[in-house]
Amino acid sequence: MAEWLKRLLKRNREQQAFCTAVVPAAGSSTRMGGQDKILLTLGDVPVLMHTLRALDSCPRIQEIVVVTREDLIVPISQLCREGGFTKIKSVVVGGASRAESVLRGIREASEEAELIAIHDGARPLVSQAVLDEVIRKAEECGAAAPAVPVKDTIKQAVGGIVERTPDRSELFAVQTPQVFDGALIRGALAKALEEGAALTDDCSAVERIGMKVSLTGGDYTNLKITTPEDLVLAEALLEWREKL
Ligand SMILES: Nc1ccn([C@@H]2O[C@H](COP(=O)(O)OP(=O)(O)OP(=O)(O)O)[C@@H](O)[C@H]2O)c(=O)n1
Ligand SMILES: C[C@](O)(CO)[C@H](O)COP(=O)(O)O
Repeated sequence: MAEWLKRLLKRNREQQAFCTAVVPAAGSSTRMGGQDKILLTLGDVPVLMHTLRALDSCPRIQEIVVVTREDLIVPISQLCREGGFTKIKSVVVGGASRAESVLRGIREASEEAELIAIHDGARPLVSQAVLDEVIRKAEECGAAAPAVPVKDTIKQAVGGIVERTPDRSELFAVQTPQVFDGALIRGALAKALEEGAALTDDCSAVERIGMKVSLTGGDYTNLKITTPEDLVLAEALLEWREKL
């Protein structure tokens, strides 16, 4: 039986698992036109400041590892100091792909970390409810991710010609944090990278080795800042949330 599964079965239900949040923030913001999106202002602080505030104030998270590009180590470390956070363990240099950045972050986690919660630096509006539900689920079954049902009808097309229309009731847009048993995600990501797999999320690494991933409740407001209009939407959502 895999070590992580043995640990999961043995875990004392009364005791909460130690959870490290790994925050990949080492991308190049190509779809944003090359402006480092994690440093763009949302409300009155950078996007990454919102993300770290949400993670730092989550009682289920014990430590945070931020992964960024070498040329951003100085400004990101400064942002981490100025934010007055209490859980940031380190700021480390990422890799050429998101998966490489994540794996570098995981390798910085404390030995006692049982769970790893991987959350995009570019998802600033994650709620405490989303965080709490997905961490609980991963603690119970080893791998979980928040998702929302897709609202559009999705077409699969090749060369501009529709090949099929998948049944929408089975389609979900997956978000972060994606939360896993530490040994499970470390092994799965290392294997995927070794085999040259191109991953767009961390669950895919776990799916590739035949493990099940549970979906939990996501939130349409937990958007990822990807293209310029996402920042406009995030501003509006932030204002709306402050009025609630
Ligand atoms: N080599 C990489 C690539 C991405 N990321 C991070 O992964 C998250 C999600 O990735 P994405 O939105 O694709 O960010 P970018 O790679 O920056 O965007 P683009 O693909 O438009 O260049 C972001 O917080 C990004 O900083 C990372 O840490 N390391
Ligand atoms: C991990 C992710 O946020 C899940 O939605 C996303 O896939 C990562 O970014 P990308 O836009 O797919 O590169």
